[in-house]
Amino acid sequence: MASSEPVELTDYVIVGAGTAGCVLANRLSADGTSQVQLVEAGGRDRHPMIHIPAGFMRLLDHPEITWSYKTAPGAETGGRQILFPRGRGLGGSSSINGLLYVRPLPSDIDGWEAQGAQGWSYENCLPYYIKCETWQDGADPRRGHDGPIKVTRVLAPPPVCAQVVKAGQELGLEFLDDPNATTRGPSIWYYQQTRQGRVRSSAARGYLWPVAGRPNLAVRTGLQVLRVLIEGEGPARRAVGIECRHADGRVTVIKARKEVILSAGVIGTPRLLELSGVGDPDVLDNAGIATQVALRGVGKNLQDHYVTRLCFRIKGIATANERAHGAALAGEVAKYVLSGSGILTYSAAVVGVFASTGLADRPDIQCVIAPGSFKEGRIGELEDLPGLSLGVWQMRPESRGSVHMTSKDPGSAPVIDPAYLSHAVDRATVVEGLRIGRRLAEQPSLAPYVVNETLPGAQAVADEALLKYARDNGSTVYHGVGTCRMGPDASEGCVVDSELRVHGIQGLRIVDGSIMPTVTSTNTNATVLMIAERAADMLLNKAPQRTAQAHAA
Ligand SMILES: Cc1cc2nc3c(=O)[nH]c(=O)nc-3n(C[C@H](O)[C@H](O)[C@H](O)COP(=O)(O)OP(=O)(O)OC[C@H]3O[C@@H](n4cnc5c(N)ncnc54)[C@H](O)[C@@H]3O)c2cc1C
Repeated sequence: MASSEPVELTDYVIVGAGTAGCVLANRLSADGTSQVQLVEAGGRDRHPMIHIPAGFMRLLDHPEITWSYKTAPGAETGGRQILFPRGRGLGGSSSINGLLYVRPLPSDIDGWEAQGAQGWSYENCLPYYIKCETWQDGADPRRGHDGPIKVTRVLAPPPVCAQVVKAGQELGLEFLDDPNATTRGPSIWYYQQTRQGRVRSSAARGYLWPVAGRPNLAVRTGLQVLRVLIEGEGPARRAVGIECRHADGRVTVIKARKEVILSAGVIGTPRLLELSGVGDPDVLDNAGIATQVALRGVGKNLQDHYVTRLCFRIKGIATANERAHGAALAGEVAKYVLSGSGILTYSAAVVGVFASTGLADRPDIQCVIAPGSFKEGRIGELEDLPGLSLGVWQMRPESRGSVHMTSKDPGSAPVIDPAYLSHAVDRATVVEGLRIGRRLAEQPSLAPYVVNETLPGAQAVADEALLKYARDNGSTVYHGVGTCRMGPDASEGCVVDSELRVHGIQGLRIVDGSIMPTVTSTNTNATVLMIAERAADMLLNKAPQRTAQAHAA
């Protein structure tokens, strides 16, 4: 640290104003006794497309609102570099995500505890899922009714969605009215959204906006953290603050009397640890970074859901495609502005499925079904003619990847290698999942509306053909987690303990998606909210919440 750098002092420094960082900033500053600084590399969440639910499709490669990451060329995915968006700015990825709100299977969280994350059973975590949400239907004791994140049903889905649901039932799937309130087997249901009326209910809107005026909370944007400052040796080693850079190049040090908390996300957190000399010495050597603390698990264990989409041409029933162009789109814009309804309130998908391929003891395929079809089968521009897309992804992939720095330049991007489809079970599951998706489209309630399967097309029948399609066209469904996993033993690759303290460094915690030992079977945002709510209680030394208390909180 150069002696000329200005030094600021606070109690808690939180790095990253994403899903987890916003929760922490709110909770840690609530009683007014601690000074809290929330430090975010990106800007304020002013872009209108952040707030319009369907706008997320326009932000996936936005140069300022995302980090513009791509994966390394994938050995099992046609050598492609796949766009790997991460939110940048207030709300982080919760400001650019697909708004789908899905709790995990209880067995996912129980599995964390079984792997050594003491106290992280689903029963212990349920009160925190409840605490963070306000579910539009109220009342149900398994759901929250006064939390900061608003969870709602999709407004008036196009008629084709009802046919999809009927087709799912014909396929033997159970219809669930509220998939977030029940234990789920093979089933079909409507997705719920993190939406407040016409706008996105991001972590920033829910947790940060209402408390922006607290005198003990400073929200700093445009400030990229370069490294964590660590002092002392051996067991006395302690994180004392951070060094960060303003957009104009000025460098500031912020020291923390209490703790430094990393909430920089699945890529940002391991990146920052490695830049600070915390990680696998071989990786650090390779990047020209001197090792301060050897912690071999940093950046390993990257897990993500890999989605492959079937697309269908539809006739005789309305889909979103026809309403997304020209005069019809102008009408949808007017409808949105005047009544807060229409296709601009839709997000990544409308109908969801949990299905079993038979290759696992629980449902192992989730489907994301959208009443529209995308050009080339990837999220982005909708086709002109009526269409339907059905994405399938394996819920608990075996493939494990990594994210590592290869340079000590804080401005350089890490190498992100999710190792998609590197495990044989993952490849077999995707192939069977595509077949399940096809069978759904063949059911009596849907088949009369299906003209044909446009992607991959009827000619793709054999395992090899389906797998090739998945390899050449699949992409992330944006659920990267696990790169600083929680568990008791650093020598086994764990980075944080069950209280989310970094092994071997005092005063340093990680609170974000990177701590998940294994990816949830479902979309990850609800679980990151839960992690942060629970971590806040740990940081404040509060007794863990029970379900009834969560309702009273
Ligand atoms: C495009 C997309 C779609 C998704 N769709 C869904 C969905 O529909 N449903 C769902 O459940 N989940 C979805 N997810 C996943 C979900 O949003 C994430 O799991 C969750 O938001 C992760 O929260 P986090 O706190 O771990 O990290 P993030 O929310 O990513 O926050 C990390 C923050 O840290 C900041 N940061 C990083 N490095 C630094 C640094 N050096 N200095 C300062 N700040 C830094 C970042 O700018 C960012 O604001 C989606 C994600 C994406 C990207």
